[in-house]
Amino acid sequence: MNAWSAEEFEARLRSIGEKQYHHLHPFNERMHSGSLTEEEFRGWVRNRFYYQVNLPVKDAFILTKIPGRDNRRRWIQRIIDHDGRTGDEGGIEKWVRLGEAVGLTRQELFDSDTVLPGVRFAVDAYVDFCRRKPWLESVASALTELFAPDLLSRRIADVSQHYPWIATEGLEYFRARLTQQPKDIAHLLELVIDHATSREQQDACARALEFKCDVLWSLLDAVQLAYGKSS
Ligand SMILES: O=C(O)c1cc(C(=O)O)c2c(n1)C(=O)C(=O)c1cc(C(=O)O)[nH]c1-2
Repeated sequence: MNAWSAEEFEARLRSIGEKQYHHLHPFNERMHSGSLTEEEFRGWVRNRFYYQVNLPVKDAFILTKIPGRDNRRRWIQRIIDHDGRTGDEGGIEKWVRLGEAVGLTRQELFDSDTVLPGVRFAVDAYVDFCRRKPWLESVASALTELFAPDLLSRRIADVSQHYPWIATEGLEYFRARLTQQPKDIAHLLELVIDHATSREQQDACARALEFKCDVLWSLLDAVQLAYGKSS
């Protein structure tokens, strides 16, 4: 089968997000409409934290495989963005502040025994995918980030409006991601579009993106089942 042109391939990747990204999940829609209870919001923050702490772990697996020094220099910044370094608090610390803003303690967030089984299963599957798969597919699985900026902007606006009990400093994680994410997205697209040149590679990248949409969707399924109201 013929390979897609770069434009067709990118359009195909974007259409996957339009249909399968977690912005469409009922739990997310309820977050935006303001109908989550405090317990539901806390449940989401607590369980998403397990995803957050594992992002630099999966990025470290990819770092061992990604070709070339220039790519490694760019990729390593993703780990720093989350883990931080001296004098530069990273994303994980910012998420701890979101946790504190919704009434969770640092200890509760880091207690891996209280992560929901479905969340653990989904996040561990994502880390394992990035450990096992060829670098191109591992990188492609991060392409959900293409769809995150719109969602993050809406989340900042809607959470500020509907959940006034959450202190605005708690949303700093999302504001910081809006500034960091464009460089990640540019690098991801460059790697995937330039290197997936055969139809087989393009299909494998599209499947990796679908798999990642499933990870994020399953995370919200688990949170909804455990904390959600039946509505
Ligand atoms: O809040 C969100 O909806 C959301 C989604 C995603 C995503 O689509 O995977 C990421 C993030 N946030 C995020 O903050 C982040 O740092 C991030 C890294 C990655 C990744 O797979 O490498 N996804 C995401």
